[in-house]
Amino acid sequence: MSQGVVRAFPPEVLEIARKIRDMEIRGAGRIAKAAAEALRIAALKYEGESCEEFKEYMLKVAELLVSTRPTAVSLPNAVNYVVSQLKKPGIDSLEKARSLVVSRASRFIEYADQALSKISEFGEKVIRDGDTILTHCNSAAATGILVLAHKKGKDITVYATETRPKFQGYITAESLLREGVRVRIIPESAVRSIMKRIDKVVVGADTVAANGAVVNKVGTSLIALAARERGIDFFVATETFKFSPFTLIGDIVPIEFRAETEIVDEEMLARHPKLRVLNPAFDVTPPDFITGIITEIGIIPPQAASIVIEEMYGHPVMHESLKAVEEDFAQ
Ligand SMILES: O=P(O)(O)OC[C@H]1O[C@H](OP(=O)(O)O)[C@H](O)[C@@H]1O
Repeated sequence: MSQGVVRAFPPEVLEIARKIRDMEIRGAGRIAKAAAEALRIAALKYEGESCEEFKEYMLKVAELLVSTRPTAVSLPNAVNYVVSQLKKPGIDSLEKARSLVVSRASRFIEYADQALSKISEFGEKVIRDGDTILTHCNSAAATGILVLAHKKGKDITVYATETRPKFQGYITAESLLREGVRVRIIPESAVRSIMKRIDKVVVGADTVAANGAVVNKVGTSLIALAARERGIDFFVATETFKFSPFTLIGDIVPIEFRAETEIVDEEMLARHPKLRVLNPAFDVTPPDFITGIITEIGIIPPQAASIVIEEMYGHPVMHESLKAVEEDFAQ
C-alpha cells in the first residue's frame, strides 16, 4: 500500500457524484450505470504509475460514489461489480488493474441496457389490449414495458402519479406521450379513488430485499395497499442488480430522508423554528402485496428473491457490519 496518499479525483468523476447526490442523475438503474461510467473515467484518467496506489485510489472513488445516495442497492452492486476483482491475486500491474476496471465497467453498462430490453419483453406480456395501468414516480424499467406494449399495438391508458415532492411523474408522462401513449396525471392522494379504473399497477424498484419486499419511491406501499383492496395485480419491474445481497444476512435497507426544503420553503421554516418536516424518499412494500417481479431473467414471485440473490451473488460472505459486531465480541 502507498502511504495513504490519494490522488485528486478527475473533475468528471466529482461531477457525476454531485449529480447523483442532487438527483440530476436519478433512477436506480441510471445511478448504477453512471457510477460504472465514473469508475471507468477514473481508471482511464489515473496519472500515477503504481498498481497499489491505483487500487487504493479506485477504492476511494468507489466509496465516494456509494456515499452519494443510500437506498438504491444498484449503486453498491454496480460499484462492487466493477472494483471487487481488484483484490484478487494476479492483478499485479497497473495496466492489468486499469483494463480490469475499464472492461468490467463497460460490461456492467452493456448488461444494464440489455436487461432493460429483456424486462420490457417479459413485462409486455402481462399487459392486455385495453388495459389501464397505474405507475408511480419514474422508472425506466416500468416505462419500457408500457412503451413496448403500446408499440405492439395494445391500446393502453397510463395513469401516472405526480410523485411529490420532486414530480418525477412528469418525466414519466412526457416520455410516454413522446411515444404516443395515452396518459393521465393524478396526484398521489387520488390513487385510492381512481383504483376502480385500474387493471394493473406497474412500478419500478430501488432495492429488492431477500424476503421479496420492494423498496421504491415513497407512496408505492400505499398504492400496493389500494390495489390489494380491489384485488388488482401489482407488478414490480427491476433488473436483478437491484436485489440486495446484504439483506440475505439481515441488513436493513436504509431509507433516504431528503431535505426539509423539498417539502416546505425556507421562509415557512424560518417563521416556525419548531416545525420539523419528514421527507422520506422511499417506502417498503411487503412481498404479499406483489403479484410478480419482472426481471431480465423472467417474472419471479417475490418469495423467490433470496434464490435470485444466491444465484447472482453466491452465498453471502460476512458483511462488514457483522464483522464489526464480531470484533466487538472478541474484545
Ligand atoms: O431504475 P429505474 O427503473 O429507472 O427506477 C427505479 C426507481 O428509482 C427511482 O428513485 P429516484 O427517483 O432516483 O429517487 C424511483 O423510485 C424508481 O421507481
